[in-house]
Amino acid sequence: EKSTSRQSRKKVVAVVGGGLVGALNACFFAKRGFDVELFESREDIRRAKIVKGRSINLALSHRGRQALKHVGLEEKIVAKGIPMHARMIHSLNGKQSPIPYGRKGQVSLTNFCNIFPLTAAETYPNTKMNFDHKLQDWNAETGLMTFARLDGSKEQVKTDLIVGCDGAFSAVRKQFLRRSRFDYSQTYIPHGYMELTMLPINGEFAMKPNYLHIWPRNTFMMIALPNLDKTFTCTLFMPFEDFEKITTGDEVIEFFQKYFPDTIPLIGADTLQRDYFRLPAQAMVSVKCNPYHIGDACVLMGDAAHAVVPFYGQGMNAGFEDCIVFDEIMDQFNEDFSAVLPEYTRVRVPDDHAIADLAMYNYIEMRAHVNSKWFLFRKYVDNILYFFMPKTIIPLYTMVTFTRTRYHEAVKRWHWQNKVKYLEKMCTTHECNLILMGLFVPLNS
Ligand SMILES: Cc1cc2nc3c(=O)[nH]c(=O)nc-3n(C[C@H](O)[C@H](O)[C@H](O)COP(=O)(O)OP(=O)(O)OC[C@H]3O[C@@H](n4cnc5c(N)ncnc54)[C@H](O)[C@@H]3O)c2cc1C
Ligand SMILES: Cc1cnn(-c2ccc(OCc3ccccc3)c(C(=O)O)c2)c1-c1ccc(Cl)c(F)c1
Repeated sequence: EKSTSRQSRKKVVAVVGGGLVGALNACFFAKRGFDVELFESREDIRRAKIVKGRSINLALSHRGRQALKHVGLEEKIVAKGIPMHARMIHSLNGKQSPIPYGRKGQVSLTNFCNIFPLTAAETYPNTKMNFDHKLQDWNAETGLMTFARLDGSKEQVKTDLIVGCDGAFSAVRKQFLRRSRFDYSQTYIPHGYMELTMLPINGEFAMKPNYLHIWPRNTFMMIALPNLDKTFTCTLFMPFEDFEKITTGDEVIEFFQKYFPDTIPLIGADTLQRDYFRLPAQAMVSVKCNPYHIGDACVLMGDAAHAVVPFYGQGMNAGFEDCIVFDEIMDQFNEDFSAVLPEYTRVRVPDDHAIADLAMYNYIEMRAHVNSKWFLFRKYVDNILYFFMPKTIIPLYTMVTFTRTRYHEAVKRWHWQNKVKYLEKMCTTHECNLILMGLFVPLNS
């Protein structure tokens, strides 16, 4: 007879937050045969009239691709993305210098252009998408969630597991903050970011498309990623106090003339002045917390668990990797949430804290030291050492971006390599530098 006991009926998983990580998680749980209820506060952005938020512009790399591959999305998404095989470093004098990410065609970042995971989640018969459902509160003892609707009504839902994927300002995480022994820290950095669009010129990309374009100017940095519609999305990173100093169109042009002169003809002075004042600069916050779970009832993933500053291009990749790590632990512990959740915290917290630290380290290093010359020098040295000692000196950026080396292991190895590479710092003699550059083999070696 039909058993209604909790053990045998299909378990219901609530995924709160229909962003990138929530949508991908819905696929992971649905693929396992759970009934998935996805709750998203916004309306369905795929049906929204305005295009805003429809196409995003993020660098997808190995970790994220492996997660997408697990639910059969990798090929579709990579086909719709644009591969970036190298950085293109823009110097103040307008010179562009490419530095490959690895051997030709071997590794690349992909510009992730579409919100596929939502559509993919919908294709599973055992998923239900609930848009216009904003989580207001939930009870950690009973698991009962209260959602607010735009028409002011409320809806209460109870499921077997709550997966909090509701981003950096997570409502799910609010309940964690009220509990004992929950560690939480958030740090806003003094920089803000602003997105500017670089339109095609005569129907063609304004710059070479298969590159991550970077203008490193110490405190000021800009990047540009290509889009399928032949535009580039430029992201300007600058301290809020510098954004605030620029209040007129002329001051915008004056600023770009001084720091990013080659972009004025590419973006266009009018577009630049209009786009600059369209939206205010946005803040960037770094959030770390521990544990990621409560009992067998709730687990946090993605930015809800670990928002990172975007100076490593890893936020989404780390969130996507959360999904695979959780899934692997579900296999190890036979989907027993009371064992899976604590193990997920034990395994994943060190890694997500490590990438949060690495991203913050990159930010501090880039704003302090990195102009075009320094960027080029550092990456040449990395690539040459890697070429001559591929098993010994793997650039940190390569480990983080192009492998699934656990983030905290990458940091440990990087510290070890720095001991080996301390020559780079101590080196003063010409000969010593040549050894480093692999151009000179000491006679007594
Ligand atoms: C400038 C910038 C550049 C970046 N570049 C990169 C990059 O190149 N590569 C990369 O990997 N990452 C990058 N990131 C990071 C990446 O954008 C995030 O890590 C990623 O979007 C996090 O996804 P998420 O699904 O966890 O959270 P979000 O994308 O924030 O999604 C959260 C979802 O939950 C919904 N929600 C929120 N509150 C509630 C509620 N109470 N109830 C119901 N739903 C709710 C929201 O509407 C949203 O849809 C960048 C970030 C920034 C800011
Ligand atoms: C979106 C995305 C994807 N990856 N990266 C990234 C980040 C840092 C990098 O090196 C740091 C470094 C260079 C030189 C010396 C020390 C450190 C490299 C690299 O090695 O190419 C690539 C970004 C990104 C995001 C924001 C800014 Cl501001 C930016 F410039 C790039």
